[in-house]
Amino acid sequence: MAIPLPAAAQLIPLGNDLTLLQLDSGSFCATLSLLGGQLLSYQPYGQQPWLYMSPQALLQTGKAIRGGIPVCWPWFGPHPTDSSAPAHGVARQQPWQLLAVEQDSDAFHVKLQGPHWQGLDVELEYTLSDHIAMQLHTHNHSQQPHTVSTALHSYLAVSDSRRIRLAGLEDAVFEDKVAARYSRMPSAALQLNGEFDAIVYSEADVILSDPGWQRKLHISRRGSGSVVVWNPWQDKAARLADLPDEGWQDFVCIEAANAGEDSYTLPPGASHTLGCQIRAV
Ligand SMILES: O=P(O)(O)OC[C@H]1O[C@H](O)[C@H](O)[C@@H](O)[C@@H]1O
Repeated sequence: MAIPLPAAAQLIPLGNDLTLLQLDSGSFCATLSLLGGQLLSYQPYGQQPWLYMSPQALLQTGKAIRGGIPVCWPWFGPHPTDSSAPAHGVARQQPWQLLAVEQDSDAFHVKLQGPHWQGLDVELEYTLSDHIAMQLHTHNHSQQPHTVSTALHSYLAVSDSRRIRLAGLEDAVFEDKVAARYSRMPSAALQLNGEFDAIVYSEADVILSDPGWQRKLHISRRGSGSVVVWNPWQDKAARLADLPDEGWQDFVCIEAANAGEDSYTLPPGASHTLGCQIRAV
């Protein structure tokens, strides 16, 4: 059933299960995809985009969209026991249902319901205004406990990934997925100089400083004891068919997560909310 839309919101059907929701408040514009329930773009007028979208991204049911904020749910990374299951879960490749779109002054509130998975339900609430706020609610309707891992896999657009700094995670323990060992983050702000893929165990806020665009984005989380930081760098980017060879220079992923040892077990009837806010400071 069609839901009422504010005048500044528009649904754009692209066929084959693909529908985009375009929002334009007059001070920012944003696009959501019902495939994946995923924010594809967000850009305050007069600013560089906040989110990176690969020009080679595939928009196809059953595939993940390389860019924006894919939702990894109900597992992050490879499935713990089933190697034939898709990486990062089922939510980012399946259609979501739009439940509500509301506008009050300069803010849009969007609610979506994701695919059901073995007794687990997922809903995502966005508030888009001068910042991005997301709440991912997972509920266990089944009679068994379920272990869940998730991430809001933000591809944050940057002027040059070699020049940015990430502050806030100093000295935190992290799982280094490139070296396959545990390690500690540097004592100073992190500057990337090669492939980086880490589950960092911390609840601290992260500040991404981009000197090229003279921008600082502040990422805060709720219900999240881990943050994933990822950049594939040159060699891995060349192996990703849906990313241009030089695309790694244009983003860093800073993902509000419940990943690795920060996965959680939901008893029957229980719920969990993972929240993330991204704002310019
Ligand atoms: O290529 P994808 O399945 O979208 O995953 C992209 C990346 O996501 C996360 O950041 C993981 O930590 C990485 O190991 C993975 O390479």
